[in-house]
Amino acid sequence: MTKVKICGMQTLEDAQYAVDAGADFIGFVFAPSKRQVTIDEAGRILDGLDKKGVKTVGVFVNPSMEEARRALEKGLDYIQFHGDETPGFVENFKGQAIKAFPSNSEFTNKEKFDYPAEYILVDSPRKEYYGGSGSSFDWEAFDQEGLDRARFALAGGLKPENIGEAISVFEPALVDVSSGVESDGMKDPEKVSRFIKNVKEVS
Ligand SMILES: O=C(O)c1ccccc1N[C@@H]1O[C@H](COP(=O)(O)O)[C@@H](O)[C@H]1O
Repeated sequence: MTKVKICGMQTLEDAQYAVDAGADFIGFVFAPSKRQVTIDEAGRILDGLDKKGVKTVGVFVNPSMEEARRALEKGLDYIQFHGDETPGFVENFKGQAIKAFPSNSEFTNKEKFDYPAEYILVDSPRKEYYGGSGSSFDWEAFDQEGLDRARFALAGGLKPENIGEAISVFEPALVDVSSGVESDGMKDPEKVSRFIKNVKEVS
């Protein structure tokens, strides 16, 4: 079954809602973004959260080793590396790493999947920020040769209306959404629930 990550948590209410609605992962964005929170803010949310076994993820773009380690010390389960981090850097977080690439990355799929990460995520091309654009990429044009579906995570412009098709095109292990479950820049409970329900229905 495809797992779901709801990203861009900014309040305890958002995080608890996503957990209760059946998310498998929730994410906090520590990189420059309209959803950026500090590691301490995420820590305070985690302190109040009834996790129910849901995995928590800190999203960084080119962090220092100290920053990424501090996020894990605050209780996050995974670090999502959304920048230009090297395999050697990611190796330091083995067992707790998600490595993201833009869909127009020059890396081959083999090079991506050689990264020592639990999931290899493909997102839309970078815009103002390194992620969270709310735009999808051309799924049909994306070369799927060499994708390891058991470790493949899909992101970029996913929403309740297109997640069924996205899963049928890629059969990913994980789907990751931020913008597509928001209204007026805030997480929208109805969209969060509908996104998760639609994933579970097709996978
Ligand atoms: O969500 C963000 O704002 C963000 C900012 C910088 C790096 C990563 C970010 N989030 C990740 O972006 C993708 C796609 O998001 P969207 O659904 O298109 O808005 C996803 O992997 C988020 O984890």
